[in-house]
Amino acid sequence: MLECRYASSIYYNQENGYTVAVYETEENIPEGKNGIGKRQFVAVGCELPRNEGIGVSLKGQWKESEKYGKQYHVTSFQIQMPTTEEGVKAYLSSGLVKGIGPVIAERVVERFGKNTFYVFEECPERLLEIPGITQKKLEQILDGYYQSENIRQLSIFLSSAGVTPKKIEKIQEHFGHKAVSIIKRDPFRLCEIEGFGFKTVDPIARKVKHFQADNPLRIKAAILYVLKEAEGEGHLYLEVSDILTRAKPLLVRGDKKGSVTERKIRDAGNSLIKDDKELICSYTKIYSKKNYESEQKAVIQLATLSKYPIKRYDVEKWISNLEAKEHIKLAEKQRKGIEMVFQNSISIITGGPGSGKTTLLRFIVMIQEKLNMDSMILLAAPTGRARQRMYEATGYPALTIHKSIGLTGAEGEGAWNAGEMLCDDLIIIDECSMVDMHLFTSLMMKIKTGSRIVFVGDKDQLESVGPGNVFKELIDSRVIPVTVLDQCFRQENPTILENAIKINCGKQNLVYDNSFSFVAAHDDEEAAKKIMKLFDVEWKLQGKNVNAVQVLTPLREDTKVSANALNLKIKDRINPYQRGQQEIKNGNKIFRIQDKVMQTKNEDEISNGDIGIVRKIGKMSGKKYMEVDFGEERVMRYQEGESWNLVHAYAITAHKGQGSEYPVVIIPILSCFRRHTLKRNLYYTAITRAKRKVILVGSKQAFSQAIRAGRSKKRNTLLSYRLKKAFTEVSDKNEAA
Ligand SMILES: Nc1ncnc2c1ncn2[C@@H]1O[C@H](COP(=O)(O)OP(=O)(O)OP(=O)(O)O)[C@@H](O)[C@H]1O
Repeated sequence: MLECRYASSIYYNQENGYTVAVYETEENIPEGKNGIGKRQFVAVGCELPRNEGIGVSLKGQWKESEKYGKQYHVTSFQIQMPTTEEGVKAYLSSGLVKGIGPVIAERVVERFGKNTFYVFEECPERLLEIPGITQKKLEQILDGYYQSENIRQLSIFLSSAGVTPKKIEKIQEHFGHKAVSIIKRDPFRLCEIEGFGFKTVDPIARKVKHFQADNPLRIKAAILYVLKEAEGEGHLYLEVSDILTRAKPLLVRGDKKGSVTERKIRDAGNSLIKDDKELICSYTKIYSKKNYESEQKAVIQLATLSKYPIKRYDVEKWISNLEAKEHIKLAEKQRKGIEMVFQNSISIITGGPGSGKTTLLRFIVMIQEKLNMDSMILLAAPTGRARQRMYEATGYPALTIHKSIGLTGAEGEGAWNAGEMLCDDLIIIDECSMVDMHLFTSLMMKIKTGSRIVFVGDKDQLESVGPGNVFKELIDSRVIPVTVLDQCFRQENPTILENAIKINCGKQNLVYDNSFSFVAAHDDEEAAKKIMKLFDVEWKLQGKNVNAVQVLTPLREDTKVSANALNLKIKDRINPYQRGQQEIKNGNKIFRIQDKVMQTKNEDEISNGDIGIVRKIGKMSGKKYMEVDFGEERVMRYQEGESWNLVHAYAITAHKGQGSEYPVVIIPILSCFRRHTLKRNLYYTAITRAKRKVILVGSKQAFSQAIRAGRSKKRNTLLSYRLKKAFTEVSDKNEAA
């Protein structure tokens, strides 16, 4: 340990916390280079403390390089509690304790001297004796003090295990003031925090608690981790045999002590079911409690809603009237689809692109209004873009599902109780293939009996990002009436739709013309260059309308054709820096006026996936801000120094593009994608987003592999099975009555 004090900063990377700073010490240190004196040295590490006047102990090693001379590479550090009055003053005003500045620090130390920390701990109300500290201020100061003390304690406890200060802050945020005692008891509780998987936590636990390999807490953590990982792949449950296969390699440890046998994993699993009640075993399938409840609640609610005797309407006359008014002759299936909706409480309309789903949706809304002028109608979709399209297509206001049921990002996914019950007569949910099990259940729990519900979507598109395969399972259950629209009405650019249909059926004989082309590229580097140039050409052809051209890629990161990598390239090509132009930085991203951006989290006005344009960069009270126009009079302000849920949006993932349409779509396809993404429904989804032109860039061989590969792997869900069972029980009961 090297006792020292921070002197000055040389480099600090906001994104990853990498710090290079000068420290002063009284200890003997090897002589350095670059003008650093006898008492000073350069330290490098992650999130090193840069608060003036406070004492720190750094642990690490000296390393020497030709370029930088001798530097101290820090592996862990601790902040020391000061013992002198000067030290206490410096500590309090260093910025470590939020809510206290130099003036208050001075007054507090003048009054309480060396006993200051005793006052904070034992009789904090005495701080009210200090001029300027009101009751409210006192609460703020104490919050800051306890938080910093907590972080200090956590650092002492965890930094030797290699936990970085950023992670320590996350732990403190999650567990609050009990963090140390919770982790001391069961370090695997760290797995509850996002970004702390079993593989990260296991070595920490081993270091801080010397767990044996077969400690039940460790095995339980591995089982829960395996289930969480499976949820990330879309599964709601795992078979016991799958859990064993996945957990065993995680639990193997180099040492011989306490080997983890299959019996021990089974015992820990049973205890998670019986004692901890964290897992549920249903038909030999192992669910997390949350996933099980989500699936069950949805089934019970669907059965209840569908059994409710809802008024049936004969709408033939209305359909004919509207056909005349709208100058359109509906196909037989379309007519039947509308009739189905008004004969049932719950129904499903599915079909590919251009099959007339939106047309039906419009007819249904108009008929509902004819039936009852005062009808309450809810149109909702899973993303901001899909909602916007629904609104544009029907002229009827539409909401995101989150917004309609009062869920904001802050309330979490399982907040079934947030918001009021929906009291709409007609509820139409579009783009249902994007709805995962948790969102679906949250929505269903908000619907009252007596509402008429219509689920609309394309069952062949990508599955939801979250777990489950709700839309397809609803259709497969055959307990809810379904209309399949299988005729394509769209006249313009038939090649795109014909090819999409072929891809969906696994056919390789695609047609290439002006509206559907393929540009060869050998690797991701070449593909990225070509995509950038194509974007530039197409953007100009579209009158420099940046929203008219969209790159849809399978990957958010990794490879040079990921959304992150392409955004950097395309942004600099079509919106390059010009002298004197304003820019604003957030993390490692630089934004300029006219940049195309995407919100990545639901917030009050703006939904995850909403696309906007940077309109203004300004300065207020010494801080820069940026204004983004998201359309529909929604302008959001982003302040420098705060964390933004915003990325560039020249290139986005195919998942994010679902529910949107663009005149021109550019899609990379390379054999290096093979493992995760060469699947038919991903390319079907991306291609069907294009209205005028599709340009695929990469390898035709990879493309034909994707078409051959079929849909993504089957997801573990019992929704359809449970629905069949629940509906049979309901009808049996009805018959008996
Ligand atoms: N019966 C019909 N006769 C002629 N044209 C029709 C008919 N039904 C729909 N159309 C037209 O076909 C086009 C596609 O219909 P619509 O937008 O309703 O399909 P969609 O399934 O919602 O497509 P997408 O999912 O791609 O948005 C529209 O221009 C619509 O006016």
